[in-house]
Amino acid sequence: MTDYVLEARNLIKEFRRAGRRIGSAARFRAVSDVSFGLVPGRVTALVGQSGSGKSTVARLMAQLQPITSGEILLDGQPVRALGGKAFTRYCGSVQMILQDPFASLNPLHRINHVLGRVLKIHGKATTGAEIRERSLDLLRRVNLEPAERYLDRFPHELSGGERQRISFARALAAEPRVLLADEPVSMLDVSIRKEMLDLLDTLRREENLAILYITHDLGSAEAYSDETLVMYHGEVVERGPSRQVIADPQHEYTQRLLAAAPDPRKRLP
Ligand SMILES: Nc1ncnc2c1ncn2[C@@H]1O[C@H](COP(=O)(O)OP(=O)(O)OP(=O)(O)O)[C@@H](O)[C@H]1O
Repeated sequence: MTDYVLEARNLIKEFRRAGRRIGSAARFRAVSDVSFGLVPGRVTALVGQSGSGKSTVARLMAQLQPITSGEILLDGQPVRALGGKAFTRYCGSVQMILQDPFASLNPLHRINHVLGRVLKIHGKATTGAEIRERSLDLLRRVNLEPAERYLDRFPHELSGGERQRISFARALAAEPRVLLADEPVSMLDVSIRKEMLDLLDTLRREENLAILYITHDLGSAEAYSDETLVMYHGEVVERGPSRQVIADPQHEYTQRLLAAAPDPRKRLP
């Protein structure tokens, strides 16, 4: 038995190359034999350059795309929940936070609708009063205070940082055990990135969340994660305790990534 709440086993994802016929030569392998597990209360960082396959891994683990081969296990049980009620149930345990807080919130819906919808779908609150109380509590948990002021706002009335806090609150509304955070701060102003990563760290501790933290940045991986996996051309080429991977990278690609970051200990994503 492992402590993994969510596990990827030998994940492979292939895409068809546009304009080519189906056949081995026409297929492009974006994720190649990737295995790892997420543990409650711990952060696993997935780092690598653009196009290395990080987001594809997150989408596969979120059940947003079918895998070509391999397995995803939730609490040790294989899952294939690409739609319907099984997918809704899965989202109750595994939530995703995307990079772009502008695109991930529907501009037509006020914040009370955004949070209320998730609370209702996952059976966390039913009456109007319950939904309001729970929504206020979620807003406070992501440090949006006074919470009452945010309920009636539309996304365009909020700053980028506030919108990303709403994305965090929406993810928490389902009371998940796993957060898949795909570059959650890279589109935010540099001045608030640390604040947002600190918030993610607090949520990890308080909610005992298992977090996959996808980033380009080795400095924040070192500061905010327990384990780091380095992806290159779809493969995990190096993994280990984050401090060790950054202090003493073994793979030539990790060494190049580090060399490209002027001072990873001082930089944030
Ligand atoms: N739906 C798709 N159809 C075809 N190719 C895809 C699809 N999604 C991703 N790819 C390709 O798979 C590779 C990995 O993409 P992915 O988005 O996972 O990389 P990434 O490491 O997350 O990059 P970034 O940091 O820029 O988001 C890329 O070459 C991309 O073009």
